Amino acid sequence: MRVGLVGWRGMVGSVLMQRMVEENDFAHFEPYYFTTSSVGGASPSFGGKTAPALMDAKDIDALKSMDVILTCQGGDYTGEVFPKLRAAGWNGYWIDAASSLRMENDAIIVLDPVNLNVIKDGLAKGIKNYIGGNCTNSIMLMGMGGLFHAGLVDWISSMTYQAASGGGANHMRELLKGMGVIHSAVEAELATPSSAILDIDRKVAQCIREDVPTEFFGAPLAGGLIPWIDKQLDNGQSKEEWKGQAEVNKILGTASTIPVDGLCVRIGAMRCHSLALTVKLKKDLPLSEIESIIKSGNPWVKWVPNDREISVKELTPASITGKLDIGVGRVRKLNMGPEYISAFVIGDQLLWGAAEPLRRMLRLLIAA
Ligand SMILES: NC(=O)C1=CN([C@@H]2O[C@H](COP(=O)(O)OP(=O)(O)OC[C@H]3O[C@@H](n4cnc5c(N)ncnc54)[C@H](OP(=O)(O)O)[C@@H]3O)[C@@H](O)[C@H]2O)C=CC1
Ligand SMILES: N[C@@H](CC(=O)OP(=O)(O)O)C(=O)O
Repeated sequence: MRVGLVGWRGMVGSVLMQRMVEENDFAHFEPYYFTTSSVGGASPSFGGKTAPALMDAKDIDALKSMDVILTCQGGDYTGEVFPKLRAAGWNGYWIDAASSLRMENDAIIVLDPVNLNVIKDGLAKGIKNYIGGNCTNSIMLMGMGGLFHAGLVDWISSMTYQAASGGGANHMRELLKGMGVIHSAVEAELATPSSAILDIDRKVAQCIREDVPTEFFGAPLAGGLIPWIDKQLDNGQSKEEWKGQAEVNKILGTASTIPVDGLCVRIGAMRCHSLALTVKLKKDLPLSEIESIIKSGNPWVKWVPNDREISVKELTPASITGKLDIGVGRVRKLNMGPEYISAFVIGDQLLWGAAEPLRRMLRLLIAA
């Protein structure tokens, strides 16, 4: 199988390559590397496999010779190249990290531990476009998949805490620069234990307002948060919030829409997205049963008992970053009634949120 890799050196693409090496994926296909910037340069040799020189990611004839194209290059690239490639008669499989094609009728959103049945159905029907889901939705479904599969979710409200990496590499850098600027503003006072905390606080507040860089986020993130992610829609939702219900229902292939809504907030974490969920169950179940249903969702669910000491240690970005674990904890009954539960779900948004579902989709195609 000839697989064209586009966007392999970007942030999502690099995580994808790393995972593909770890899982020995390169032993199962012939890689061809494409670029928008260094045509003719030397290709990498991930997995110890050599490949021809870098090919032009906009050359439709070169792309047409691939059985599969896997792209992490971004939505602009997809918008420009994909229609031309299909118009030229290419009938291969297109696997994509970008959101552009997700809601198209001839595309499946891939998250196989949750929707393998939907993916297999799509393959059997001859669907050729397989798109990674929005990171927040994929992480939520990896955590709550057991409850959805058991048909227990009446509705779900999700309040998110999304990491800087969701914006891209420059956004991660901006967060770190902002942290440094704040620290520098009060470095001398911090070194003096007797300095007044309210003086430090005043300097920090001024620094956040005036000096923390905002070029990429549009507002200071270090030392704060930003209560809006992505575009504004006419109904008052952000585009990120709109994706919740639209994508979750498409991923699950629901016959009738399960309401999903809430607010999406950017926080100063590096690459772990978290969600504080309110779930209305269809019936009152004992917590022990809810626990075993959630755990049964998939092998990556890392159940964290609703205990202070364990939660602050294990249900955090510090604990989850760089791992495939999806932390699920803070599960308890809410005052609203016995069918209402809370849950806190956390995952690395570059792994299950971006690269991993694409990698696994390629393996499914190879195995088919
Ligand atoms: N960031 C995220 O969390 C998520 C992103 N996605 C989607 O994935 C796509 C790609 O995102 P992301 O990986 O963040 O994008 P990046 O900006 O990191 O990479 C995209 C491309 O930029 C080019 N590039 C230019 N300069 C550099 C550089 N210094 N280092 C590396 N690459 C460079 C590369 O193309 P070339 O080699 O051709 O020059 C690369 O493939 C987007 O569509 C996004 O929506 C999906 C889920 C989550
Ligand atoms: N919008 C997400 C990241 C992302 O790329 O999402 P999508 O793949 O739906 O465009 C975030 O900022 O956290």
